Amino acid sequence: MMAAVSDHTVGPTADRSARESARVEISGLTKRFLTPGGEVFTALQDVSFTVEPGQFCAVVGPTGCGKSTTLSMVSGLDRPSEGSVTVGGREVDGITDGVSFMFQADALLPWKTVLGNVLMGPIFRGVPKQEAHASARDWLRRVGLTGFEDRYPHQLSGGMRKRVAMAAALINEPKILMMDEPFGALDVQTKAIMSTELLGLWEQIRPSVIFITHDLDEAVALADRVVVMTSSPGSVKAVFDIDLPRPRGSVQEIRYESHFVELQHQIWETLREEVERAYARTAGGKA
Ligand SMILES: Nc1ncnc2c1ncn2[C@@H]1O[C@H](COP(=O)(O)OP(=O)(O)OP(=O)(O)O)[C@@H](O)[C@H]1O
Repeated sequence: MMAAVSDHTVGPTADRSARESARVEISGLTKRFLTPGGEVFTALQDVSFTVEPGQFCAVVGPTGCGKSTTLSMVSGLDRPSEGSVTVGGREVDGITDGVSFMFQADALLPWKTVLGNVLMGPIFRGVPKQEAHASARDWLRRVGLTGFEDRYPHQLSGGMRKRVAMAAALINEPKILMMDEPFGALDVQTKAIMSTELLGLWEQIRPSVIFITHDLDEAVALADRVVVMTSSPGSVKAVFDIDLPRPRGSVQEIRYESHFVELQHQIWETLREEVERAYARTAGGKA
């Protein structure tokens, strides 16, 4: 009789290692820049926090506290001055694999159609053309854009462009999704709709998410964990676990729940001082 061979490429072990590869650990991260005047400016000072596999982590903090700089280090676009970022236990030393992005500005190519924009990821990854087309059409359906495949970005509303960007980011089934104020430019109602849609799609593929926002309501409604940063130089002031049950449903509705209001209030109490300090600094007052 043949001995049973355990296959480590499939099954629970493979699932676990795939999950572990989505853990982001930021440890003692410090980033210094040289200013145009030749002085050293410390943007981040000893930042440490972990995003567990499949966790939705929001990062809030006053303007200029280094939120986007932190994302650059996690994505491998820039290197820390001190400390480290590891993804799946491996130190980030170049562009991180399996990461998708969404920014406030649309990253859509204006000369490509909606379908063409969503197709770019799979084509770039070498997915056969027919399969890539089927997948792109499926993702456009999931974001409610069936029938708009042949439009160009300038022929869409802001919310529709965000849907295309969301499909383009998620079609790659990233293990990590980095979002820098992705809905910041939208009106309040469209933002709430897009946030609810994002939650639904995230629940389907469960990447680890780092979501930067200035909007505390958005952070609490979406996240499992909210990291509050201090004003410049940015460091971690507090981390809040958001124990609101999932699935959360409508982002608009959840805001009226008493526990939501309580969490939002607690986080604002922590953030307020930092926002005031950053404002005083940029307004020329005392920090
Ligand atoms: N390449 C760079 N050279 C010099 N300084 C930089 C550079 N990149 C960022 N900074 C500075 O680092 C600080 C943090 O910038 P960052 O964009 O990370 O902040 P942020 O928290 O994302 O801000 P906001 O909320 O306004 O988008 C700022 O003071 C910024 O001017």
